[in-house]
Amino acid sequence: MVSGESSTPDRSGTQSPASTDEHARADFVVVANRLPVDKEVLDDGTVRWKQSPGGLVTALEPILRENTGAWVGWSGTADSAENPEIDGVIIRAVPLSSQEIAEYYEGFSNATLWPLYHDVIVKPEYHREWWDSYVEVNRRFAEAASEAASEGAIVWVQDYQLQLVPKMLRMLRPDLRIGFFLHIPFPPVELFMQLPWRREIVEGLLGADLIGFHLPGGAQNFLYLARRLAGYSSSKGTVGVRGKFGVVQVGFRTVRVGAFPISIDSADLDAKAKSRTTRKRAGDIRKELGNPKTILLGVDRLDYTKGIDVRLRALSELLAEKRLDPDEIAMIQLATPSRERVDSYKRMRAGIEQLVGNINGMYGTVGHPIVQYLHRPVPRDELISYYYAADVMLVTPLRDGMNLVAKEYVACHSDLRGALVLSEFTGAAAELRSAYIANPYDIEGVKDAIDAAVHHDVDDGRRRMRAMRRQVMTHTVSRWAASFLGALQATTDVTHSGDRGIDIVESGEPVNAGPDDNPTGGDAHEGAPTHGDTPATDNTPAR
Ligand SMILES: O=P(O)(O)OC[C@H]1O[C@H](O[C@H]2O[C@H](CO)[C@@H](O)[C@H](O)[C@H]2O)[C@H](O)[C@@H](O)[C@@H]1O
Ligand SMILES: Cc1cn([C@@H]2O[C@H](COP(=O)(O)OP(=O)(O)O)[C@@H](O)[C@H]2O)c(=O)[nH]c1=O
Repeated sequence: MVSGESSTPDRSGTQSPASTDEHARADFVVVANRLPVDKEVLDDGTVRWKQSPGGLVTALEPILRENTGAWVGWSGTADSAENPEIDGVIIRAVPLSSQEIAEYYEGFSNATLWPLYHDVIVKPEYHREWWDSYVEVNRRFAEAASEAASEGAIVWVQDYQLQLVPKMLRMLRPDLRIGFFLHIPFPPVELFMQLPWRREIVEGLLGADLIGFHLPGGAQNFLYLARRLAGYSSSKGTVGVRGKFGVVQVGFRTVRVGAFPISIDSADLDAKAKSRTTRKRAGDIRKELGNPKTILLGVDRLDYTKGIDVRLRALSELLAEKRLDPDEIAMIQLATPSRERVDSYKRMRAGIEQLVGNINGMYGTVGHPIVQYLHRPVPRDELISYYYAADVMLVTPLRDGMNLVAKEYVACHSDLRGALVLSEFTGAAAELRSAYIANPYDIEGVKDAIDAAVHHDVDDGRRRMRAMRRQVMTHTVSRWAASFLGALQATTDVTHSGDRGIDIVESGEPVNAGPDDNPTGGDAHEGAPTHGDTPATDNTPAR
């Protein structure tokens, strides 16, 4: 391990209003739109910072602490420049003004790139002032990363909000080893070509040494675009999962391009779902719902990509056709508020709430609505109880980079009970082949999948859950981080002859898939047909 240059951090807890040394430098720097901490103001006015519960933070936290790590990101509120010290991690906040939030975050990131990269489910908007703001904010993130990184450090840039950072950072600091990971789908070539600033985005990403996507198809689309838009020579062979990388030759630099499907902290969820508290709460949830025979569950950010309307329409038709009995089922839809000032999100919310109202009006009774709809974030422990209580999990996105919810549901079912209905247009569908897979654009297909999941044979259900658990329990988020960072450390380039290297900590041991596991037959990425991002070939751009 290489030691950093910062002062010894306080590892006693996760809260501290103290700021870290603004000159501290780190050997491992994560750059993401969001900081890994949430600010909490207590009743007495005291400020506390808590680690956010997300999988990325969980995966990277041991590596950050082991190597003197820093995290560069935005606090989520306007004009906030506080740099709290969190459990040994240097925090570097990038303040955003209200105008930048409107133009860089809500505008270019979430009303241009997000719909463009998600199959143009809603029409992307192209505004030059949004682009200008995106360039300016990316520059500030690159400068903050440059200031946080020690000589030869490893810097890992995350996601679509920061695609220009790798090139900007390389120009500031050629000594760094830079990785980039895209958490959302990389679009088919024809759609990407709509973007007025398409070449700048491709060039921006090519500042990295390693570019990671969830699926091989996304990597291959990118390799094609690097050739076609930027004129670099790039490999044409098939990209594999966690290996068999593509390459782009950028002058003297070789940029690697690969697929690294993200996962979850499977062991933690598995353990929590087995706890007495979870099981008791799950029992209470069933009672509160009037002890229905089947609980169906949806868990999503309220986003038009998630296909919440798809599952509600399917449910409504199944009830109308009497394929589902309203006296036997209850559905819970948890919908966290998300990007609420973006117009397309406002419209979608109204549509979904109307569908919920229609179903309850038609098929519910007083005191027993069919759909219980919560429009607020649900704490992690409560969420795990919902997962454990649910007999059928509904995951029906029109397009989704991965969908961690699907994996979390599987991790919570060591009892091998439960069934997963899964859209084929999620990254998760490439791994969880034993789910009830459906095309969300085919309403009859979705209805059949829900019907089959609700009425599944117990032995077949156990076989499916066991296979999915074998995949989820062995492919953890720490393994994801370790495979990406291992590949990044292995990149060879003359500019990196003197760099530091970091210790990659893969936390947690794989746990058993279920009470009656056998050692073969898990669902897997390798060898399975990939869905989601569609591969492009040189002459045949994807779709
Ligand atoms: O930061 P927000 O605007 O509130 O949005 C939340 C995050 O949403 C996106 O998640 C994606 O990443 C997941 C993990 O790789 C993946 O499973 C999912 O399919 C994606 O949609 C987004 O990519 C993040 O940057 C946002 O922070
Ligand atoms: C609704 C809800 C969700 N969570 C947690 O959020 C993430 C969602 O990840 P996913 O990949 O499925 O999708 P996006 O990143 O949102 O696009 C997952 O870890 C959920 O457990 C939560 O904690 N609380 C909630 O209410």
